[in-house]
This record gives sequence, structure tokens and C-alpha cells, in this order.
Amino acid sequence: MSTDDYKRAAAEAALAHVQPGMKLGLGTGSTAALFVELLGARVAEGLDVVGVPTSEATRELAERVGVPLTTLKDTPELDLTIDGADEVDPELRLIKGGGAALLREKIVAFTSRRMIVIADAKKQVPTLGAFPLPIEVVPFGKEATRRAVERAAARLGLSGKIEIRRAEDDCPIVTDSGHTILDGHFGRIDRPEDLAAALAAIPGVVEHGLFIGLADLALIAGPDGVTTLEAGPASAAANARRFA
Ligand SMILES: O=C[C@H](O)[C@H](O)[C@H](O)COP(=O)(O)O
Repeated sequence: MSTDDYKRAAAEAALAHVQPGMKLGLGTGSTAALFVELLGARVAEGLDVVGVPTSEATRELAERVGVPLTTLKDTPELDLTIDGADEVDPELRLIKGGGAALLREKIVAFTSRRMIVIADAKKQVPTLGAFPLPIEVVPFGKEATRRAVERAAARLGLSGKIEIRRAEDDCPIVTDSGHTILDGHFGRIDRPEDLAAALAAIPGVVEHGLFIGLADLALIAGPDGVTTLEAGPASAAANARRFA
């Protein structure tokens, strides 16, 4: 089976957690897109749900496949968010933002009673950080903010390069909310909570891609099928054995 097959298997498994009448957060990225497509097929069969998209791309896809949409203004509390991730560690801490949607994704996840992460097994890691950490910053002063991030990371012993993410035309990419993305090539983040707090304290940083304490469940698909991982200290040790 290919990585895409695994992503689809994880997305299919997430459908089992969707109940009629639910208000859903709809994630962004290739795995979340598969979920939205599958959800659209269920809606066509009569499932009654409504979704808040976490990006313009997801909004367009949801409209195309017929998933009814709402906004956080009209529906400020959601039942369940289903989203992908760039990395998942044994405590279900995540790196997200590879598709530059981390800000809306985090707002939507935070307002949801539950978050389920769907991913192929390549995303599970013993320690976060091999995937460059996306950090969303205000364009004004972005180089100064980049340097402030560099200093804050260095104080935590993290020395990797921090780059402004650029499009093919070499211009900085612009997020759905009009911001710039920095990618922190840290290699290994041993204390994600400390890094999250340090980043949040920097003026100019809007949000970062460390999702801590947000995911309740991860559905990870690989050659052995779909594994369900739960968050919480009791599950972390068992999860770690799987991720080793
Ligand atoms: O900004 C993008 C999101 O955080 C995605 O959920 C994440 O990058 C995973 O995307 P994919 O499922 O395409 O690997």
C-alpha cells in the first residue's frame, strides 16, 4: 500500500467518530482533504453535519463535495475537529503547519471539545523536530522577529537555521490570514512546552505549529492497519513503545 492509501485508511477510520448533528472542525492538508471528501460522500447519503474549515483550500473543497459549512461567528463551539499533522509524538504533541494553515487550525482545534489526528505512520516520531517547525509571524519586522526566534531557540539549546518560507517566485508565502511563515530547522525539540512558551512571548509571533494538549486521539495508518492512540500520561508509555 502507498502512503496515500494509509492516509485514506486513517481518514476512513475517523468517519466512525462522526455522529449525526455534529459541528465539525475540518482540517487542512492532503490527509484532511481525504477526510473531507469521504465526509462529503456521507453527507450526500443523508448525514447531517456542519463544518468549519481551517483554510480557504478546505473551504473550497468542502463546498465542492457538498459539506455544509458554518463559521466560528455563528458556531463558536465545535464537537470534534479532524485534522492531519506533520509529526505526532507519543504524548500526541504535534507539529503542524506544513501547509501554512496552523493559525486557523489551532483556533478551530482549541474551540473543539475533541480533536482527532489522522496520519500515515511516517508521521509518528519519538521526539518532535525533524520536520521544520512552522512559526506564523506578522510581515512587519519579520527579519527582526526571525532573529528574536533564533535567540529564544538558542537559549533552549536549539541551534538550527530559521528560514522565511518562500514560494516558487522566491517571495515570502502569505498565509490565509496575511502573515509570513518561518520554518525552524531544529532537528530535535526535547522540551516542546518550553519552546512553545518562548515563542508565544515574542512580539510579532502570531502562532506556532506546536500543538500541545489539543489532540485527544490519533488514528495512525500503516502496514499493520489503523492504530488508535490516546492522549494522556497513562497512554504515553505504550505509545512510545510503538513509536520506537
Ligand atoms: O498547515 C497544514 C496542516 O497543518 C496539515 O495538517 C499538515 O501539514 C499535514 O498535512 P498532510 O496531511 O498533507 O501531510
